[in-house]
Amino acid sequence: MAKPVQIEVWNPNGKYRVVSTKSMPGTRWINLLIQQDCRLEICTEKKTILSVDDILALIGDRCDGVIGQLTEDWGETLFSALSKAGGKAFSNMAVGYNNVDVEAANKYGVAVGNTPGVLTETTAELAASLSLAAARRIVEADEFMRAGKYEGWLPHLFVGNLLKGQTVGVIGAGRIGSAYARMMVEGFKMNLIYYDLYQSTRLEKFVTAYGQFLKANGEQPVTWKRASSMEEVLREADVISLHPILDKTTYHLVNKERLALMKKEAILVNCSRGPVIDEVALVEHLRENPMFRVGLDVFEDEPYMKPGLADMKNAVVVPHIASASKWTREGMATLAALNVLGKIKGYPIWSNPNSVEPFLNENAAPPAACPSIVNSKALGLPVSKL
Ligand SMILES: NC(=O)c1ccc[n+]([C@@H]2O[C@H](COP(=O)([O-])OP(=O)(O)OC[C@H]3O[C@@H](n4cnc5c(N)ncnc54)[C@H](O)[C@@H]3O)[C@@H](O)[C@H]2O)c1
Ligand SMILES: O=C(O)[C@H](O)CO
Repeated sequence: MAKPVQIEVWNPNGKYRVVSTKSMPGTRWINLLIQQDCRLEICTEKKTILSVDDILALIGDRCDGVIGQLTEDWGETLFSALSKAGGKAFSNMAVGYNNVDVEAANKYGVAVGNTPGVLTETTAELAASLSLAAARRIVEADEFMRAGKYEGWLPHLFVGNLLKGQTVGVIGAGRIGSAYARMMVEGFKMNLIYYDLYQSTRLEKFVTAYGQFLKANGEQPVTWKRASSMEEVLREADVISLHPILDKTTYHLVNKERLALMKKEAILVNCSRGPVIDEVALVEHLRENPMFRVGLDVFEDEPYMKPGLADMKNAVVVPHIASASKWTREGMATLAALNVLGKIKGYPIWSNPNSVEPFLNENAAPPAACPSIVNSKALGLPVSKL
């Protein structure tokens, strides 16, 4: 028997019971649920990561839908319990859903939502920040100042890398990877090389047009190249940022052999998922190549780092905060709540999950649709005509 967990209840007499495994930023998501006759229960347990047993206790005997987090293990046990409790919908408050066994959700007919689009720019901005922090050794220099070691300007003090004119490499040029590429190309006049399973025509057009603009103004034009292999990106780029989804094909995508292909002074940034890099191999590479730098937002065994990483001066590490801007986190909460609400109300699925702006307008009612359900096709759910 699962132990009870602490909750806060909104709209106790609501017809539909919705559970959120965490308190989430903003109040719009709460208001949208309670205005549509939901009783909302928000878990207030102090522990950061809830266990499967904790979530089973939250689901209980009757539950219409759950809003959950990327730290939770949503598999057979939870989907079977949710379905038994009458639940039709689960949404991650995240775009990535590698913590969810979608096959299990399909088996129990549970719709799985995610939150694309609203975090694209925020995440890309953090990847750009980590690129700059690593290139210009900002964390090392900050520690040096605070330690009272600064005795005056010196020609060799914290010399780093100039980005202008160098090549930025993007692996996984989807929403976030493309947004990051544009920031680095436009902001720092870097040339682009990218690798993705699909061609990113919009990104290519953007770099071409920007290159033409620079040329017309007497400046060196920027260029782009779609690499035919990931290795090509690793060999040629000066700064490489990882933005693929995490699945079987991207697990340890960057390993010992591939690290060895990179330039000795290259910068590697990861704002995707930790297991995309073999972190043990990375620590060894950082140790052997002091001019090689990394900026990491995610870790293989989150919340832990592999032994030795914390001691590396050539690593900038932050705790999975890439989507952490107020607007974005409130938007993620709204999209996750609307995924669950929409399914409970029997709404169709929004036709373009890359364009979720209509759901984020605080001054208007959201469309009567689920913003993004990743298994909508498998479940045969109807698509909205709005
Ligand atoms: N650190 C964070 O806080 C944070 C925030 C948002 C997203 N993310 C992660 O970023 C991921 C990407 O988000 P997105 O919105 O850009 O998704 P997206 O689906 O738009 O982009 C992912 C891209 O990866 C490509 N891809 C898939 N497998 C590949 C492979 N084997 N090799 C190369 N490319 C491959 C896809 O074709 C796609 O273009 C999410 O799945 C999530 O895990 C992390
Ligand atoms: O996948 C995601 O959305 C992130 O990791 C958290 O924003």
